[in-house]
Amino acid sequence: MVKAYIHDNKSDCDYRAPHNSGTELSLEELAELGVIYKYCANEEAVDKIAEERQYKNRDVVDIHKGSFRNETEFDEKLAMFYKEHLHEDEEIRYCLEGTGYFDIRDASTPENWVRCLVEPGDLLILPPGIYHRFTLTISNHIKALRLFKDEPKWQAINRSTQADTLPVRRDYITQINRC
Ligand SMILES: CSCCC(=O)/C(O)=C/O
Ligand SMILES: [Fe+2]
Repeated sequence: MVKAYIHDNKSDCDYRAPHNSGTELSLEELAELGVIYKYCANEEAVDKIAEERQYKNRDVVDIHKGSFRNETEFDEKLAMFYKEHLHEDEEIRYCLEGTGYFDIRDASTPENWVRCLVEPGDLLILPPGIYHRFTLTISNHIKALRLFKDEPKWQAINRSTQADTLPVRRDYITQINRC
């Protein structure tokens, strides 16, 4: 079951530490940010969601030190995922093994990050245009399924004043302001 809470915004320790401020969020509060959580006991349950939402492709990312040629490449990959970004498509991620944090920018309280700890079986659906980032936990490993509507290409748009004006970003803000 996902665990969601406000990030403590401390930068004096590893961003893979929990950074739990103690203020938890419910699944309903996550939904108000446009984030949908589902528990899937197996990949058949994921296949059903993929079919319902007309996803055609997927890939598997297995992120741990051993899956990179050296520590520098590992650190660079983590830094890339940890850059605040959005996608022009919906982002569906399913945790197969290990753990990880998806941090969601709280558009209603822009200084807040909502940290979502995912474990095996947890599936998150992030809407297009939501600013977010990802990191491992201190266990330094996740194996995750990434669903893609069409071609399995990871295209992230890092946060910028230009990205703020993208139609997909404006549509997201309009969507959550209706909640
Ligand atoms: C654990 S999935 C790898 C991270 C990723 O694909 C993404 O877009 C994070 O926001
Ligand atoms: Fe992402």
